[in-house]
Amino acid sequence: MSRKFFVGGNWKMNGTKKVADELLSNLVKGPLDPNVEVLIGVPAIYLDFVKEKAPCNIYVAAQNCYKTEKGAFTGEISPSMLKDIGIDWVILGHSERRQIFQETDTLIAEKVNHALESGLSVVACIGETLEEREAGQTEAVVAKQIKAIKEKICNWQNVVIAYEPVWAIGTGKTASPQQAQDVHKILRKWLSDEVNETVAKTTRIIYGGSVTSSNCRELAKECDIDGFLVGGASLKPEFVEIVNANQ
Ligand SMILES: O=C[C@H](O)COP(=O)(O)O
Repeated sequence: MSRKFFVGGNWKMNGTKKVADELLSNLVKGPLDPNVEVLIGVPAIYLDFVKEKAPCNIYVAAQNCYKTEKGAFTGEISPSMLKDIGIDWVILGHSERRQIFQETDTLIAEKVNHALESGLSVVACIGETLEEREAGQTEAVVAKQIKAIKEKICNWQNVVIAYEPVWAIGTGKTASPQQAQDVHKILRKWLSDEVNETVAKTTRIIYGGSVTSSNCRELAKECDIDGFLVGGASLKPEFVEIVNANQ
């Protein structure tokens, strides 16, 4: 069962309308490998603007959403609001949400479940800190994070898992292809043992953490790395090269 390569660019809290236009032009110019699914994670305030302009071969994603449809949740946006403006994807559980905004495994799992039930597809992020890796806890940490999600959802069809070791995010310190592959393999085995073989074989597990045009090709060669979630380099022209890492 082949898994289509998937590359997301997470703009985080960056950009302006002008920058968004430039990034979109770069993607339109491409050329992008047609065998790759491409997503851009856009700040909420620019979602409508970008969705209107993005070509249909680029998925536009929110970087967060809340776990209920509507109500007294000042400052939040809901999956149904995203759907209302034509957005079909959301990134949830990013380590910056976990660390800076204290989002727990449970809250993230509830958000993933509600997003899926509302018809969104989800990039669900997990990953260990440097302290956890050095204490030999990587496997236990990612298993706990993915288990929390498993306990709340019943269908993995619209889920992409992003393994993003926190120590590699924005640090320029990429996981080696072997380090990333080792964790991706563990996660695939976990899916096989705890969900089922089909989900293990079909779910894309993408890597994030200082991916650039210089290291993407080596990482893409690993059999359990099905793409990337890119932060800093998604704001640069080199993002196209990362999308095309398999060419
Ligand atoms: O969502 C993307 C990740 O946080 C990776 O960010 P980075 O490529 O800047 O390290």
